[in-house]
Amino acid sequence: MRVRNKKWSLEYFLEVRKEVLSTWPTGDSPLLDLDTAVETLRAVPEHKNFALKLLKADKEKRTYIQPRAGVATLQGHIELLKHLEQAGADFLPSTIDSYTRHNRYLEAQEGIEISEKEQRSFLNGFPAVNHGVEGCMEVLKAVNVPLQARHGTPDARLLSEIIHAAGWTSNEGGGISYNIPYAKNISLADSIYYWQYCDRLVGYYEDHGIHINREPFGPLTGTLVPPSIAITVGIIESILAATQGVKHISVGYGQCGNVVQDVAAIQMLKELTEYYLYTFGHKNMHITTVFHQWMGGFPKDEAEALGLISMASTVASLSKATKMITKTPVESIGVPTKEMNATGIKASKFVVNLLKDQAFPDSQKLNLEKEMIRKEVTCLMDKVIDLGLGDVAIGAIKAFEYGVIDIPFAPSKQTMGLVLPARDNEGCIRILEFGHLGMSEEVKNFHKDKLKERALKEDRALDFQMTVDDVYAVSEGSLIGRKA
Ligand SMILES: CC[C@H]1O[C@@H](n2cnc3c(N)ncnc32)[C@H](O)[C@@H]1O
Repeated sequence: MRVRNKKWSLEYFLEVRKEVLSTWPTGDSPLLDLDTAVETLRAVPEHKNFALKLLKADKEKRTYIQPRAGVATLQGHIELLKHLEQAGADFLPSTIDSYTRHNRYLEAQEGIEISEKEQRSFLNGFPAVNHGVEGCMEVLKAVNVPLQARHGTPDARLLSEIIHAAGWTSNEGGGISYNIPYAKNISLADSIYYWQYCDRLVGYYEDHGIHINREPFGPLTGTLVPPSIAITVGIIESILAATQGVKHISVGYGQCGNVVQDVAAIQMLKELTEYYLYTFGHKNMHITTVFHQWMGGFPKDEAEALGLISMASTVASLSKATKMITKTPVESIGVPTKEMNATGIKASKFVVNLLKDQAFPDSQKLNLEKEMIRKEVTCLMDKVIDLGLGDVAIGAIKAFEYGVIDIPFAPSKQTMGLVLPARDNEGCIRILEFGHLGMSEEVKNFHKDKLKERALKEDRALDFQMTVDDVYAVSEGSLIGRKA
């Protein structure tokens, strides 16, 4: 598949759409007629439009809360979401099940049937394609806050069609962020193409006055991902989305743990995304930020998990991230009950409310981290632009092929996996092994010096064991996996 960072013509989009809607019977609904879908979306009240509520949050300079949540049956899912709205969620998800994420709608159907029979969820999420537009409409009608599909789907074309036609005004994902961390061997050309379709659909709705939010998946593998790599992927996906007509984008970031570095990352995420969108000719974009509470291994103990959730909430709020994605005290176990999910929301909301009038102060350290992120993102984006001769779709595909962009601990064969992160003496994520990552010598020396400081302090070698120790550290109660 040859992809270009070029806006799809309406004719081409409508041609491909016929094939997309034929891939499962629920794609055959009259509610998927585009004029009908536009009217459905136009009828969504402002307080239930994701993009508009995010603009409100951004103006208030405070952090809104959103959990992840999804179960198999329609009634079970509605009951779950109403409970979480009661608990204080400002936005609601529908976390989509793994079968649907891999377009295995037959197994998703079987999962629904057994869940109905046994009265408990046999799926790890909400199978929106099988429930169809009508089912997704019922979910939206049952709640009073905006709804978003959260998943990990390389080919989310039918899923996106169905949730938007039901009035859901946000969709998470992207051609890189929903491929590399979620699939074994799907080509980036394919997944970027599929997500150009999803974004072109949003562009169609924007052309008809409907505002829909798109959210690249910031955390990627959620395992010690260097902030500049995560931010660069978010910028590339934002440019690709804007090309197709998307106007409202929330760029995400997974908490790394050192407070100064995390605040720097959130601030640079917005600044650099806006900068690159502007240089690529996309003016009047609405960019907001999303802070994901710790995405790595969680402590088993529920009280300790709640401590981690509260600490993450502190950092998110002080960073002024527009939205924060919450975790639950049973993160280390699995899909939470509605009660456990509500606990995570309430603890998070309590902290964010306490801190809403405060912001993280400027400091030399903060500015150093911001400048390092700027330098690193600039290195990577320069490479992507060069490799693609100005086309970031082509440039991104080549950058991954050559390892110039590389994401640690990814299941996908489409990334080289040579980059090794480790924490420095203050817990900032640095890069131990660069592989072919497109960073300057200055950046490499900075990271090496920072890691040497820690190695010296712990009297240990600068090696892979640091990475391993840091992967497990948080779940064992410390940020840095210090040598015993
Ligand atoms: C991105 C991965 C994260 O999504 C969360 N998650 C996945 N499926 C569900 C689910 N069905 N309900 C609640 N949380 C969920 C869980 O915290 C996991 O670590």
